[in-house]
Amino acid sequence: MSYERKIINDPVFGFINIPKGLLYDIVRHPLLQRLTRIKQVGLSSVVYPGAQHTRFQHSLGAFHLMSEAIMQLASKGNFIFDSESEAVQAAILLHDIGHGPFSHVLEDTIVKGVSHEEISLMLMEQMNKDMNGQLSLAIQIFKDEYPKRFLHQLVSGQLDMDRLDYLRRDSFYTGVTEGNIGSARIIKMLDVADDHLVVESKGIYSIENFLTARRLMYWQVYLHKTSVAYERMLISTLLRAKELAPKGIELFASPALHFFLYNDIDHTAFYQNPDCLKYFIQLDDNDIWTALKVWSTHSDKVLSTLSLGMINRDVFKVEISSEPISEDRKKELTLQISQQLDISLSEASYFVSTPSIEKNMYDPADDSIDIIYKDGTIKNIAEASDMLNISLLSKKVKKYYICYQRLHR
Ligand SMILES: Nc1nc2c(ncn2[C@H]2C[C@H](O)[C@@H](COP(=O)(O)OP(=O)(O)OP(=O)(O)O)O2)c(=O)[nH]1
Repeated sequence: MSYERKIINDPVFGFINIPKGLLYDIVRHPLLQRLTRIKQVGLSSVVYPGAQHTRFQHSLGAFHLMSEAIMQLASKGNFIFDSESEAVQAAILLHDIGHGPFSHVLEDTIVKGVSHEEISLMLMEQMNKDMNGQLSLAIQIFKDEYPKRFLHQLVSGQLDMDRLDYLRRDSFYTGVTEGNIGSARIIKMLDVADDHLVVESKGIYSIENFLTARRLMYWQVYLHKTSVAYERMLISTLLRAKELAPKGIELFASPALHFFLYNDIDHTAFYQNPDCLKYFIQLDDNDIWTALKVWSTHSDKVLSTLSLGMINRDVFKVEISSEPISEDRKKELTLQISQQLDISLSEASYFVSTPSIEKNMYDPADDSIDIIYKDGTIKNIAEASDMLNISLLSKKVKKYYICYQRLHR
């Protein structure tokens, strides 16, 4: 690997070194630069105005942690070839290139049923062709097809460099300090046994802290009720635009957004029609915000009211319940909104949304976090931890939301 490097100053980790050559070529690549125009936590800035950081910053941070992790593992006698080290660093730099603007929102509206992981992989394969196969090993690791499985776990697992970076970074930019984690200590405690990642037993408390911090960040930041309501408004807006488009109603849109509004793209179409990927990589947060600004004066009342609400942060009101929201409550609200806005019941339904969100913070059945003791015994964190009630963290928590247009008395 080259010793010449670029140094980038990052507010979370300080100076990040990027070796010139393949890794720096990836950082400069238009597909990575596109991530400078996509916010990491979508619409969370509606609650935490500082959360303006991008997927690009996150990718660099995760890359930095990956470099530290590789150094630590090598210093403990785990043999890692330079080619493997470069490939796993390339894989983490590229892991998020498939994100669209407001990723989860888009997955529910204009690019239905295609996950960002699938798109990341499609794009990596496309880049690999352009780069004469230099990414083949990175792709093998990303797909979990490489025998040293710990390399894949560092990119995508319960304790991957993705999570270690985003928890620290999102906590820094939101100001939610309880979400911070000791990433440096966790990395120092990492080791490998039978090609799998393990954590030295001294690191148990840092892992407990990591799991509780993640739980806190999910409920207090990512799934904060106001940010869920704002997301639902955006979903309703895009769905309304998609309903108007095939009726021939003119909608302002960038060429990329226009393609997704005027064509119904499902999973099969995404894989079969090369235009989908071509237009997808032209999309970023700006396409959506610009459309919303213009739509806020559209003659369609539903589209303009929702768009104006998005632009002016006039967020849906929201209530949370541990029980499903009754159909009667939904009908009653829809009726009131239809009367107040003087629109039909079907139009008013865009102003009422009842999502439910289910999340568990640790799934031992998935890819466990394994603790290794001095005598070589390995235990899953769920068994190893004496303090933390992991069974509670593994339990799925489900919350029901009702989000609706505020009614003026
Ligand atoms: N505002 C908002 N942000 C979210 C939501 N879900 C995830 N995020 C943010 C929090 C993190 O910065 C990042 C983590 O999710 P990603 O989709 O990037 O990755 P992934 O699904 O691999 O994360 P995971 O492995 O489940 O922890 O995205 C959401 O529903 N709303």
